[in-house]
Amino acid sequence: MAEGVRRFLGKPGAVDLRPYTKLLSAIEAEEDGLRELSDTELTEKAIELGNAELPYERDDLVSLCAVGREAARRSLDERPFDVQLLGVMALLDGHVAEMATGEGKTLAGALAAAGFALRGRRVHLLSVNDYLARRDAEWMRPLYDMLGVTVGWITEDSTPQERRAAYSCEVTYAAVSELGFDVLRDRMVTDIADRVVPPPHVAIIDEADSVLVDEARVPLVLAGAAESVNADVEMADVVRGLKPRLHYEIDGEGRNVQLTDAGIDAVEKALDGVDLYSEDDTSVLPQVNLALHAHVLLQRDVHYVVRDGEVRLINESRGRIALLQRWPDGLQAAVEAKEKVALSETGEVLDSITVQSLVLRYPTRAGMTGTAMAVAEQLREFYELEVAVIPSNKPNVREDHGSRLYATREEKEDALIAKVEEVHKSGRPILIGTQDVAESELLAGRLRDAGLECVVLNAKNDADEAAIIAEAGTHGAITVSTQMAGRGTDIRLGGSDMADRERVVETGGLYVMGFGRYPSSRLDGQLRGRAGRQGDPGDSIFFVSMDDDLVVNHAPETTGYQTTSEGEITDQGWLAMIDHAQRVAEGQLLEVHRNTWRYNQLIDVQRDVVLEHREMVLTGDQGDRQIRADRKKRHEELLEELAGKGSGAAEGAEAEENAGDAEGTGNGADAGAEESNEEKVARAARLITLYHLDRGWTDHNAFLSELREGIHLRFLGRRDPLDEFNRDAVPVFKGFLDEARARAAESFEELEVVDGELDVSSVGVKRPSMTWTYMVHDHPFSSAFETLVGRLKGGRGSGS
Ligand SMILES: Nc1ncnc2c1ncn2[C@@H]1O[C@H](COP(=O)(O)OP(=O)(O)OP(=O)(O)O)[C@@H](O)[C@H]1O
Repeated sequence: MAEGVRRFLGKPGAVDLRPYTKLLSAIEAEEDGLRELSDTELTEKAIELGNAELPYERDDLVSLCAVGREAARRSLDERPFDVQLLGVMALLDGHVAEMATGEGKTLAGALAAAGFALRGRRVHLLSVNDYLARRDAEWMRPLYDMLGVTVGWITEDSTPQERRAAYSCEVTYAAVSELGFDVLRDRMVTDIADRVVPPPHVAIIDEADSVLVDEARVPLVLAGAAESVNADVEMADVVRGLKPRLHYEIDGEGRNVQLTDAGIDAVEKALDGVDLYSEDDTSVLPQVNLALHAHVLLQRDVHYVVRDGEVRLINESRGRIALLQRWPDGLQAAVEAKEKVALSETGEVLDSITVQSLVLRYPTRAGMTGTAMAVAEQLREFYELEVAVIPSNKPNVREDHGSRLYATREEKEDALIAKVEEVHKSGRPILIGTQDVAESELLAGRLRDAGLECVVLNAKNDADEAAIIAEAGTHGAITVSTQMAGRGTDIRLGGSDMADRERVVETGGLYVMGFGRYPSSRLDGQLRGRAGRQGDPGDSIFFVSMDDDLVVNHAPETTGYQTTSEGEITDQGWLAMIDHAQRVAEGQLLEVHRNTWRYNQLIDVQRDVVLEHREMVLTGDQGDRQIRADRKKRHEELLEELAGKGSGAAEGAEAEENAGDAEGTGNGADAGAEESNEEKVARAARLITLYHLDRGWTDHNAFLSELREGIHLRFLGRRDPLDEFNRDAVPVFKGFLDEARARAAESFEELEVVDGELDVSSVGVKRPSMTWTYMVHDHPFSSAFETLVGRLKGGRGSGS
């Protein structure tokens, strides 16, 4: 079979593209007719497609694609390629469309979104960051307008009103974290009118592998103001004086650190003879461990940067500053103490949601990315998504060279610099991908020393990354970038305006060089994919050394090789070992994902129970009915007092007539002037009930995370930690709703009428004075812990 034909059938293990391919000629056949229509007629034609249910029947699907193509041609001056329409059809069927970099996923996603929207579904197009959400929505707006579909976007800066307006559009673009935070905040409202996110229909996820696999286990957290954690500057000083190997040992993968006996003695001495293992005071050892973890395992410029006097985490999966991320509080404070910066505000976790749970709320899910096949199994296992491999519009002519392996890091660096020198001579643009920020800086320094001017794109200047990466294809440019910084921005040959394109094409196009292989072949693929866009010429190569973390941590053997005089290892067996090490690393990440998922499943089930009940209280009279049943007498008394007939606290009863202004109840929204006394009591009952449900859930959350972190101690007893977790978490939750109800009843009993109003704050019903959101990068704790779990469950040893 000719390669060209095979390209349109789909890959083994992926969605069969033939049903879509068959429609292409019919779509094209409609084109001439549609060109005759006026813009208004075209819009009408699109709207007519809304007169039926999903899924699209064959003829309607053909019309949708044809109308969409014509609308894109007119509004964006881009006529969607056949392959983009295949992508649209795959998305409409709820698949993940694998489309290479620069193939025009933005347009394909928009057409699919419009297709869903025309059939009455609300679509959330989820991006990886605010910049892309806004850019894509504005870029596609003319297309949506022509198809009669409304579009909006939100970013971190959007006000609640703006969010509500954006979500009320048929298609809404948002960063996945922003959506998650809105969902979390909505769960805490005490008035329906304060909610911003409508019920979920369709999610189309851009960069689907990053979001659904790499970030799936990152919890998004809503926190409320609480007491601050003690800064442990003293502890930081103590561990700073400890010596590796003598006082502490790091496990093979650099994920855990432990004091040796000598270390324990040294710490006890430094802390004036305290007994770290005293049964009376168990608080010191965890603090020492946190300080040690912060000191030894978390490295500045690798795991975090210090900027503007603040510790900011680096998102390891994207190598960018993770603006809203922080570690679990104790560790955050320990790192801040280590770096001697002011302690950041701390709070208690009100609720959290993982990206995975967030996405699974949507009955219809679809996604697009350049690298999906490599995670096809995970997409199926965790999201019930299939991958459709969409062929590229023009064949990919990029040359992917085999990795070059060196004995030491220095030799690898020398080889890379030599290669850069050689390639740069012709003015050919070069993009170098590094593992982390520190490496970018070091490498940039070496390049500059060698007289090779370069631009560094890393977590320290992410604000400008889109603009910088857009110029990475300029003649003579050398760009050093951490992993996928600047993802989502096109690298056009000859610069963003392509003015110099021909000259750059002649040099051979963009040359991508990886300074070390990533922990997954998919991430390697993402870097390679920056070159060879839309049939452009390009090359890619990776430089690896036996000192690289990937090799040290995951290769079965690291000695016994032979090298050339330049320190290169050319034996194919050793090169194959690198692939093996990468597969081991991938396996471990999968195990981590699976374990986090198992834990979260139980928490999600419990949360759903609470949320379902909360919904009934919020939108119905559940709270009032329960309290009426539990505290009938007090209920009647309060009504009487409000009516001015009671005694005691009813001095302000004359205010009864104009008691409508409900200030002080913490829920003035729509109280309105006509609120009856019955309604006032019902509202107080609702607020009190909601408060105790939320309070209870916050406490239960804290209990669960302590349980989870503490359980690894019991792992020593050789029991299955997950069973242990379930065994403890299930009974504690059993009485949850009854307990919240009982507490609500107690608070209600104490409720009094003050100045003719029911003052719920006097019975302790207070919402947090402020809330904020962040993403917990759970790598430091959970991974170490999850690795233990992984080893126990799967018998997976370190690096084997
Ligand atoms: N049908 C088309 N005709 C002409 N140009 C197109 C077409 N579709 C997309 N493009 C252009 O191709 C470029 C790449 O599009 P887009 O950024 O959507 O790619 P992508 O697949 O999202 O890439 P990345 O993987 O980098 O995010 C854009 O400049 C866009 O304007």
